[in-house]
Amino acid sequence: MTDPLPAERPPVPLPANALDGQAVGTRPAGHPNARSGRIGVLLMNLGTPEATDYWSMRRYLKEFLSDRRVIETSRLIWWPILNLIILTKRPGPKGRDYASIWNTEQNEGPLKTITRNQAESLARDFAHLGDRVVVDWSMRYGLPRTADRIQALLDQGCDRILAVPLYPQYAAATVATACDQVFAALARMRWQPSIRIAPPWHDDPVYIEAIEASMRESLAKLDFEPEVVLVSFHGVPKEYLDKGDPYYCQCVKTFRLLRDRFGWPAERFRLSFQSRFGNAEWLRPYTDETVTALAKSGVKRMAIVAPGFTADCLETLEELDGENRHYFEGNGGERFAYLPCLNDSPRGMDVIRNVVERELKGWV
Ligand SMILES: C=CC1=C(C)c2cc3[nH]c(cc4nc(cc5[nH]c(cc1n2)c(C)c5CCC(=O)O)C(CCC(=O)O)=C4C)c(C)c3C=C
Ligand SMILES: [Fe+2]
Ligand SMILES: [Fe+2]
Repeated sequence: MTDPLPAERPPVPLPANALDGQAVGTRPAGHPNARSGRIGVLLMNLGTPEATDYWSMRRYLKEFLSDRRVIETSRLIWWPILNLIILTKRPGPKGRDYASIWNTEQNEGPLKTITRNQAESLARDFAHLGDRVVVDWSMRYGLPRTADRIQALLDQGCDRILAVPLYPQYAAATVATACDQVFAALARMRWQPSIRIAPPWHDDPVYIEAIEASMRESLAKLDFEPEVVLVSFHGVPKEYLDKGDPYYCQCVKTFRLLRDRFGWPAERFRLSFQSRFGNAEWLRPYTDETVTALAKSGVKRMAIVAPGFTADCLETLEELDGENRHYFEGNGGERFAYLPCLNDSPRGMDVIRNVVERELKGWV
């Protein structure tokens, strides 16, 4: 049997014209609240552990790696691998990696700090609309939960919600799973809000221009000129591409649009995919192998950038700026620079605001 639909949310003061033919300001017992016509914008990112200790890391990895959109292997095969091997061995070392990039002031992962800052900055941008638009944020894994933040938007009178998965390139492992969570929350409601999902922005000129300008600014601050700039995207198993996921093609298009803007020769501007997990083949070329091969081939100065991440996180701060720097310097490279993500910088906010304003058309 499926769960019964829950009772309606707690009362919100009734607007004066809410009930046709009823005395103004009253509501017959048992009738639902009329909503107040506000619009919710929900920025959704991936999620991060609550702390770096073994159990917090285990909880986070269990939720993440139990997601069928992330790991498509048959459950019969995956369950023992996950529970007996990965969740025993990975939380310790990964917790130490997280500890090396932790925001100790706010006691949270940088992904959470930056996503909150993006939501607060966007809310300030919409302040001119009064209280018409409410901005909130949530995470696919861990806290704050998407279902809770959708409920919070409804409780504030939002009857329309724009969900914005914060990924410029679409992958089922990121965008679809975030949307599944939105739809799962709605599936438990009798009276659903109207929903829009913002599409990916991998080839949006505002995004490409923002990445280019941010890269140029970061490069200008270096005291060396890189011989190679490596553009690294998070990888996925190659099988996902073969099954029809557009992620690879969208990454390649972003890369190509950036390369056209820089106009550098192919050897100077390269593409790679990072964060391979497990033994299956992932999208190639791999970032770690590329960095090592560049150093071994005699390249002495390089920079690396990750335009697929809207916020700096473990994968950029630890894996690119830490691990890959180490591969480069350990194999003959001399100067290595990591160029930061757009984050909540004015350019980063231009990109998010442009997407949100476009997708709110007709509502605002
Ligand atoms: C094992 C399968 C994984 C797939 C497929 C995957 C796709 C994918 N991930 C991101 C963005 C991020 N991933 C992050 C961390 C992370 N990713 C995986 C695994 C897969 N990701 C794991 C197990 C982890 C946790 C760390 C680890 O144990 O290695 C993060 C960082 C989160 C943070 O807290 O800082 C991001 C962001 C994308 C964009 C993507 C597919 C396109
Ligand atoms: Fe990942
Ligand atoms: Fe990683």
